[in-house]
Amino acid sequence: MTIKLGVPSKGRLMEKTFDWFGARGVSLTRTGSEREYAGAVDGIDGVELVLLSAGEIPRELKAGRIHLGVTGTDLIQEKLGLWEQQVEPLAELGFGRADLIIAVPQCWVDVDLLEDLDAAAAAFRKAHGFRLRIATKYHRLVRDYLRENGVADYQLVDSQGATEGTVKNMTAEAIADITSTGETLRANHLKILSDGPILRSQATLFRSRNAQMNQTEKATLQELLEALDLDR
Ligand SMILES: Nc1ncnc2c1ncn2[C@@H]1O[C@H](COP(=O)(O)OP(=O)(O)OP(=O)(O)O)[C@@H](O)[C@H]1O
Ligand SMILES: O=P(O)(O)OC[C@H]1O[C@H](OP(=O)(O)OP(=O)(O)O)[C@H](O)[C@@H]1O
Repeated sequence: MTIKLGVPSKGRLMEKTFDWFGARGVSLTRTGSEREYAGAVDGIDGVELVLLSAGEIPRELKAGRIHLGVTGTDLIQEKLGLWEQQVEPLAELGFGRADLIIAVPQCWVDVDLLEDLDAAAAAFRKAHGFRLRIATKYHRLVRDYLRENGVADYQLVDSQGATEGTVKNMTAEAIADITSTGETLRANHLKILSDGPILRSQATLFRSRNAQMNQTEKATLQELLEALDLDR
């Protein structure tokens, strides 16, 4: 009978998540060999550490298989429809900051704003006989954003990584992806539309609204939130 805390199992989010909890007196550690996905929580009894891919944490929170989870707001909003009904954000952790943006080739001098992209997309369809392609892994967020802003003449093509390379490889004309320093965009001769980002994301601690708990587990969760200074 434990409270399950889901934390990214590797990469940029894992170490900073460990630091964030450690600074609040809750020590998270990886146990076993370097490659074994096993971990422990010291400081509070009855809390189990579950190491997971950042991209899978939204699904596990929704299913109620973990009670708490750390992942990016972008992944929560992309992967969960009506996300606010499934999870509650408890704390923004101040790292893993990135903006979801739309970018086009730097040489498209007439395209600076979304309305320019709309015009370019219509012209593109006329000229080429198919819709302008936007490569992304953020299908839900990009579709919703473009619909809200009246852009319709495009198609999304799926890209699960190295998305900035799709324009050079001629599998897309534009991209929608996360950027942090902007270096990957610059290196691939892309520029961001000036309207502002689709979403500003950062690593966030979420609570599942669907995880079942008995009285002991409720008390453990309360104790953990108090230790993290998040009790209310
Ligand atoms: N360059 C970046 N700087 C800071 N945060 C980033 C950057 N790129 C992605 N992120 C954020 O890190 C989180 C995890 O990103 P990503 O989807 O790349 O997962 P990952 O680290 O590859 O892990 P996995 O593939 O195991 O899910 C996301 O919330 C994303 O917004
Ligand atoms: O603005 P920057 O600081 O250059 O960072 C942005 C890059 O970081 C992420 O890629 P990641 O490293 O996760 O690799 P991926 O392409 O496999 O997603 C993101 O998808 C961008 O490609």
